[in-house]
Amino acid sequence: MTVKETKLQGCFVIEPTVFEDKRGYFFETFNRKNFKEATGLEIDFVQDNESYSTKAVLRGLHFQTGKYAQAKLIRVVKGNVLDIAVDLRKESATFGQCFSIELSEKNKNQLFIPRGFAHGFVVLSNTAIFSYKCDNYYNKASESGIIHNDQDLNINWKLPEEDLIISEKDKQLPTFKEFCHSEGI
Ligand SMILES: Cc1cn([C@H]2C[C@H](O)[C@@H](COP(=O)(O)OP(=O)(O)O[C@H]3O[C@@H](C)C(=O)[C@@H](O)[C@H]3O)O2)c(=O)[nH]c1=O
Repeated sequence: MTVKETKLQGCFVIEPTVFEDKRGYFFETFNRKNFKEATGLEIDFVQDNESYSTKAVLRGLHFQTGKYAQAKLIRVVKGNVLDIAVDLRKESATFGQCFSIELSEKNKNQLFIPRGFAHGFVVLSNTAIFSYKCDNYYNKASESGIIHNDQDLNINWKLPEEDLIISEKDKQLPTFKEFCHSEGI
């Protein structure tokens, strides 16, 4: 397993060691001890999620607020997605900056996103199965987010805006400026 910290402190890209033989492949999708050794973080994951989406589905940018904030360990089981993490930690030197990475069935890369980030992804392949661990439970009342096409964040989603398939809930998300205002930033 290779672990590299991104330009956003505490946000890591993990390349697992994949064992291939005539039967197929094997790899560890999470190993608490190795993860701690490589990142210095002891994360207590409590919920695993999976979603299936078709091409151009965009989910995000999401986060849960306050004591319900979630760190996430993300991977793609089938297909290819562009995954985005946005640093919303007020005190961070990289506040407001984004990190993007393609996660796929083929590269098997994982992204660890700490608490205090917004997260979203768009599906680049015909279909995708997306899987992630969270270190805090889902809490509907704490759901929040930022609109995917925010002018300040200016994220390149790699697909034409008019092709994107987005939930009605996500279309109503506030802008980054509105988020900053609500946080007194
Ligand atoms: C996220 C979540 C949703 N749900 C329910 C609520 C709703 O009825 C249905 C679909 O929820 P959503 O539309 O919010 O699903 P989705 O848009 O896939 O939400 C996810 O997006 C990505 C980008 C993330 O980062 C995740 O943390 C999560 O917010 O599933 C749960 O029961 N538990 C959960 O943990």
